[in-house]
Amino acid sequence: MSAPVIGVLALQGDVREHLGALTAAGADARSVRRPAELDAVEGLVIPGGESTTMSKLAVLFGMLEPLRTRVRTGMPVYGTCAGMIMLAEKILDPRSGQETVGGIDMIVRRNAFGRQNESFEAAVEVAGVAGGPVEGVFIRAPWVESVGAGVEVLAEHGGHVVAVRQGAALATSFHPELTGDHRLHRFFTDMVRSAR
Ligand SMILES: NC(=O)CC[C@H](N)C(=O)O
Repeated sequence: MSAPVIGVLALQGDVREHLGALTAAGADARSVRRPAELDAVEGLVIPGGESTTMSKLAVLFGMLEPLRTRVRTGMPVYGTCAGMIMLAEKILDPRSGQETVGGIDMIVRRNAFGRQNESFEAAVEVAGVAGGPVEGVFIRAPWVESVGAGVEVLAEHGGHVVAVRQGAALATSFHPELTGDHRLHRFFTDMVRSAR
């Protein structure tokens, strides 16, 4: 069977690291910046970066509505950090005009871990990912404040939800693309394969 074609939304953020991790996980990875490129992928990663900027660029590039449509109609999608924020139905204290794609019935708090703790690493046990905890790299990371009934909580750190899944949509507060451990990218690649 052919490798799943998985895009990385390449408007802003750490695109190259995700392309590398997806390739290592067995996907045919491509960057996606335009609607026609989105049409050509089976699944999409929304990377970390800065969610306000990403939101503005999504509007500017005419990508917001195509993204909403693909996610609503079941395309597998994985958001890390700023990408998690993009998948939230609601953000606490959004910057004015900050739009999201939505897809996961959750409320997300931006920069939630606070100034004292802007960046840190922690071992995180993720439900469904075998082989022990993953190294979670948190960089001005959001956490999930609350979830709706259809959302599965996959991981917590310090009493806060940091990984969730709803159907074909996956999100983590942290950045597995920065660690060389490709288990989460394999997990997502398997989600894309089983959506075929
Ligand atoms: N590493 C990240 O993606 C940080 C996310 C950023 N704090 C935001 O609000 O968009």
